[in-house]
Amino acid sequence: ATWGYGNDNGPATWVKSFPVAAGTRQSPIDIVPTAAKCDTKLTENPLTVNYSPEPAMELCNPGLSVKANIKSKSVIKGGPLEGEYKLEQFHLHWGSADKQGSEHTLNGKMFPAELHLVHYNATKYSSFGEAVDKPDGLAVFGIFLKISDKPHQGLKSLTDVLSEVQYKDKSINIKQEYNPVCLLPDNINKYWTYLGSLTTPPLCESVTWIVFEEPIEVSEDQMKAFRALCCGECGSAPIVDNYRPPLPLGNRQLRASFQ
Ligand SMILES: NS(=O)(=O)c1ccco1
Ligand SMILES: [Zn+2]
Repeated sequence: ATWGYGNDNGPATWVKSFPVAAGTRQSPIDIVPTAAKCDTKLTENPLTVNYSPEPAMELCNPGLSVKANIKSKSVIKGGPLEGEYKLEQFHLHWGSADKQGSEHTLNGKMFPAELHLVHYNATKYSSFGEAVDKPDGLAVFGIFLKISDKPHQGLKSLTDVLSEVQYKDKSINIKQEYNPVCLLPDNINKYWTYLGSLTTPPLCESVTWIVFEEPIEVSEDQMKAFRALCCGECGSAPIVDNYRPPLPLGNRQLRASFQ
């Protein structure tokens, strides 16, 4: 039985096949800004993003989300990171309604969706596959999505073609050069960071999470486009509520790059 987000294979069942689900550095978490420690070391060493245009970005439907695979040299460094981390892929988690969908929550509040840009430590490891289960292997940007009356232009190149990857294992190439930097919020200097995990199986405790305070704004129509994606072939259930609820912070320190 493969894992998913239903009653019989959802987050509460994952521990059976992936015991690390009960670990001490699991993700997501509820972000409580007043409990975060402002760390000047984060501001003294600003987070730096050097993303490049992707000539023909591959967009696919793996069945439980929508994912873009990156081939170009797009790297980040600084902030909480030691060394250079290379962008591997990005994907999203979203709800069946605007009241839910994000994985991280902010003072208990869920956003309609959350975008994850997944990077691996290219200074220490030679591939994502090698880095995925190392404690300093991955760095993931978490970006909240909120609803506005205007569509997000950067996401529009993707939401306009989601119908072409409606079914599982479909993939297309986004022709025109796409630079993922268009997906980042304006202010990337305000974020929270903590040591966590992948939020889907295998749930490896290998992620330095960087969750930005500033959401990006998407339209209701763009949310509807995500909700029209299917888990399988024609007639299968829509991909919705593909989020893991928050896990305890435990003894971890949540740090903030800002006051
Ligand atoms: N959702 S996430 O970014 O933690 C992830 C990446 C790969 C598997 O799970
Ligand atoms: Zn994710």
